[in-house]
Amino acid sequence: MTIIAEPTEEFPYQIRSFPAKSAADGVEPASAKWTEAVAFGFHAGAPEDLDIEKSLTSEEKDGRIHTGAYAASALDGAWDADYPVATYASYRKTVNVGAGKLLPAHLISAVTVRPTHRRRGLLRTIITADLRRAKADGLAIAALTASEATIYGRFGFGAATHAATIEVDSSHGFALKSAQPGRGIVEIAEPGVLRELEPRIFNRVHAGTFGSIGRQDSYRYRVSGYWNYGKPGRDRTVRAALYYGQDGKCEGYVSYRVLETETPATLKVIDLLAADHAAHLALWQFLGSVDLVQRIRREGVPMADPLPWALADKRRYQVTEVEDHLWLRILDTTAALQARHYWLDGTVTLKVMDALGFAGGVYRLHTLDGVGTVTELPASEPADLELGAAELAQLYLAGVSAQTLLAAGTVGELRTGGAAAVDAVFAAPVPAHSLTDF
Ligand SMILES: CC(=O)SCCNC(=O)CCNC(=O)[C@H](O)C(C)(C)COP(=O)(O)OP(=O)(O)OC[C@H]1O[C@@H](n2cnc3c(N)ncnc32)[C@H](O)[C@@H]1OP(=O)(O)O
Repeated sequence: MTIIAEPTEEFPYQIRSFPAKSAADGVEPASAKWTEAVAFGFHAGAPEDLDIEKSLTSEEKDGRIHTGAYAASALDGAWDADYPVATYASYRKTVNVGAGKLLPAHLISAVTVRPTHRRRGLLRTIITADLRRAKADGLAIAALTASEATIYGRFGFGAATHAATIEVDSSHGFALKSAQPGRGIVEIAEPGVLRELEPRIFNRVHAGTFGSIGRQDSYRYRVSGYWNYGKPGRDRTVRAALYYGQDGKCEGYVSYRVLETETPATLKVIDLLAADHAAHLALWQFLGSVDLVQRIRREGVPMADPLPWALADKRRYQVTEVEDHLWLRILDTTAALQARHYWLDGTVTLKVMDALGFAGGVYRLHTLDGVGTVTELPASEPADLELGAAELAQLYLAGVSAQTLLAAGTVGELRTGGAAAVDAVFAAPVPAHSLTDF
């Protein structure tokens, strides 16, 4: 256990961190209470012991560190002082920064503060200490997915990728433009096979998807319906279909459930992973042939989804929502910029301001043949663009252009044409996309 902060008169909490650990002889009480506090914070039902055990087993595999803030005492009859009033988790995965380059990232999750202890600086204290630790460990970037878009900008996080929710009208089935003979076949499987397949196929997709961030161990249970937070038993409504390539190897899958209670009857995609374009189209061709459903809904769809262009009737495809997805925080500007792949050659100088002191400075980035070289310059050196840490994170994976941020008034040109020069270096052929909720 690590003590992060001791209580003071103004801030009467002890903050401590401990590794997520499943206990052989039942659930360890501190972890059980921590998990209950998280469920409370996200309005989930009170978890059963089996649920807590399963989450801890998965979280231990991810090497998660759990942090809690604890009040010195509790009122008689209220939750006792071993229940944290704030929770926070972090662990490490990689983010795909282009051309298959995987950069280690510090992932943050399970951030809650009890309503009775809110707005007293608990989140600020915990997150700033954690980011400092991540930076000291040599991590160049931190990441999270946010419940609200108003929380994390002040800590230098910016929305780096976006994703869509789509609905496809599947009444009487739908067809793709090309039948794609010889593309491989799709067949139904017992969803439990995804517990092994998900990590294997995800690793391939992760390596090939700009903006993808590593998935936590629990995914393979969630997508197969074998366990989900708050649902420790098997969800028998989950169905699965596998795509087999021409060599007979499984190269993609879709897991889904049919919501017959919705009007019209809707097939909801839980997860769809395809190692290549053929697998993606074949799985959609399969979904288009499922009878007794009139609509297919999928969340977390890439902004440059090829599906509408593949459909025989493009108007069957509707984007019903677009939301920010992956939020990034640059901890080490030189390391993060040098790790990223660049599709264009050029030179640009950024003046970064960072209230937390991690990413600030003047950086000249020179890109050649995909590789970025960064030189940190004295603060007096001229730059093309002046921007904050959050805006640097928004630009990092080309999730938005510098010219758009200039128009939004959130970055400043230090020379005319500076924003266009930044875009000419950062632009990517397809929008970055993350396939992971955490
Ligand atoms: C990665 C994830 O896990 S995302 C999930 C985030 N968690 C949730 O949404 C669960 C419900 N919400 C909560 O538990 C809490 O309200 C939290 C965790 C969002 C904030 O906790 P608090 O301890 O109240 O935050 P803290 O007091 O440290 O506030 C820090 C700053 O953020 C601001 N802030 C905090 N929450 C919000 C919010 N929801 N919207 C806008 N601003 C916010 C505060 O006003 C404060 O601003 P300041 O420093 O400029 O004065």
